Amino acid sequence: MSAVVACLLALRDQFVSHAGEGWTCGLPQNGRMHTMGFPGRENGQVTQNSEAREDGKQMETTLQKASRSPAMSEPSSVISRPELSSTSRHAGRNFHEVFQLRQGGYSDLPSSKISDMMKSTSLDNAPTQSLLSVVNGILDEIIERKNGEIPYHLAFLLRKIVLEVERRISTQAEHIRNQNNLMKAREEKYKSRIRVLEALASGKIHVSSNATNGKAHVAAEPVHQMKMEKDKFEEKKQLLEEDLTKLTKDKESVTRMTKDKEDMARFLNDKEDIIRLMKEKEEMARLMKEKEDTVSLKKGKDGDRNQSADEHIAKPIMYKDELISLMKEKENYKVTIMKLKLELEAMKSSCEKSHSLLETKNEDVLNLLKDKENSGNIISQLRQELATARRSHETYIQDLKTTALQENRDFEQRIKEVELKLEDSTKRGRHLEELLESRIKTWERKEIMLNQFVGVQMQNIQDLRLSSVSIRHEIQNCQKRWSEELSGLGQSLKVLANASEKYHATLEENRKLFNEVQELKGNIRVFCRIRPFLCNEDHKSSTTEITGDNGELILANPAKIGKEGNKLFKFNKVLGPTTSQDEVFKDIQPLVRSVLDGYNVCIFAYGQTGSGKTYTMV
Ligand SMILES: Nc1ncnc2c1ncn2[C@@H]1O[C@H](COP(=O)(O)OP(=O)(O)OP(=O)(O)O)[C@@H](O)[C@H]1O
Repeated sequence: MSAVVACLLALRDQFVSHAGEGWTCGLPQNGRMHTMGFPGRENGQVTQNSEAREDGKQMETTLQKASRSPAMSEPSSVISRPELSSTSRHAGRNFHEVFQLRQGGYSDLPSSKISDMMKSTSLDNAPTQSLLSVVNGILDEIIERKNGEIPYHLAFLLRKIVLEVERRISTQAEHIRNQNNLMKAREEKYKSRIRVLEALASGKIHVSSNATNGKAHVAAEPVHQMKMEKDKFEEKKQLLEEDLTKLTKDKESVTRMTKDKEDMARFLNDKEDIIRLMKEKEEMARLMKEKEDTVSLKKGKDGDRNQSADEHIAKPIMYKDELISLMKEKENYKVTIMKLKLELEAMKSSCEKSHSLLETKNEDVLNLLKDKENSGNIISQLRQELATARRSHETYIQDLKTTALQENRDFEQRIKEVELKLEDSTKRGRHLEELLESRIKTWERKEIMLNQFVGVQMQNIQDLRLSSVSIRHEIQNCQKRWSEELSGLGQSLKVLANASEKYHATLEENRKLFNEVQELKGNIRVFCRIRPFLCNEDHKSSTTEITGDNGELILANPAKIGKEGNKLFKFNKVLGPTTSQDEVFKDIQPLVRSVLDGYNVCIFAYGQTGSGKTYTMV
């Protein structure tokens, strides 16, 4: 197709350059005039050349636009699309007439018809078939003629039509491509919807997924909300369970501490027992000391007493040993008591701390237990809500499943329809591509022919240039002659003007005289017309009329005698039964002329019914 455009551009350039060189066309080839001229050449006006140049320029801009456009789809018409649509109906009715070739060849067409065909509205609204038939017709003519002669305006028309057809083909191809893309996008959309619906039906929908348009998204929203609520509830439940485990742990620690407390109390009891024992021991030690003192006093007083007394002495020694050991034990006990006291104090302080901690823990435990009760209530409520929500969710899912199935079926059906349409459109596309290829081939053939035609035309142009020079000389001679003749004509025109003035004066005078004659004939004239007997009338039953000259009429009545039998009447004129309508009009004609001269005239008929008034007037 681009090759055709390039060829047409070259053709245009050649034509325009020739037009710029003062190529007046319409000049004879081989010494004879043919229709190579611009459309207005027939009128003999040289200004048509500028029109042709403008047309050429317009064509140039249109061609440049068409060739620059990548899709070649810009409208070649100067008229905008809305204007076209408004005029398209009217134009649609006329384009058949415009592009119809009634008789003869395209080269024989008048320039007005060609300009009609070249109008952008006609081209835009003409069916492609008609345009192609015109192109074929022109090319056939070129082939038939063999010498390649073709009028220049036909070449222009051919170029315009070729451009229009090319534009249409490119726009159609673009349209088909767009339709294909649209179909694919729709298919993708439907597929994604089906996927969403399937996911919905199986309950595996991910709200964050990208298939979020249309009904699927709307259906996924309540499910998502319910899921969120469920998650929240589970989180709460988990927190409560954690609190519960914490509480149990605290409880265990509290029980452990109470055990420790009990142990501590037991230990304190033991300690008190030990203290009590220590006191008893001290008492015992004191008693032993007193006893020793009393024994030492008795020793001094009774020196010589008997050996039995030695035995008594040996006994306190034994006690002394025991006492020493007891003292040692006592000291040990003292140390341990001190240690125990310290431990006891530490234990007391820790016990107090643990006691206060225990109290706070107890309070916490109580609070936690209350919370637990509350949360238990909340959990039961939430469980109920969850159960109801689950039920509603199940019903909703059921509904969704049914709708999804329905939608699935619908979508499958639609997909089938779309697939069918797609197949159809691809078939159409293939068909159009084939058509396009075949057309490209034909256009290539036509391009070759056009090239040949251009060669021939170039030759013609050379001839035309030569002949144009001779014609120019002829025109100059003619102009000289015409100026001489015009000066002669001016003089004769002056004479004629004088004569016409005289003629008008005479005419006026004549008119006046004529009307005077009419007045002289009589301002009031009475004519009598006697109509002939009609077929159904009895000739004998009527009176006899005798017309005299000078407008006299005598009526004879045989039934009466004397003067009564013959009565004389006088009129301006009497028209007998044989008088024709033309004769009657000859008498009226001068009055008609007076009316045209501006005089008032009245003509009326009088007589009895059926006497012939209407007949005469009409
Ligand atoms: N000069 C004539 N030659 C032949 N036929 C005539 C002539 N005059 C009248 N007639 C015929 O006589 C008949 C009556 O004529 P017409 O209708 O003109 O009469 P009229 O006076 O206009 O009647 P009315 O007063 O009823 O309108 C028509 O059929 C017409 O053709």
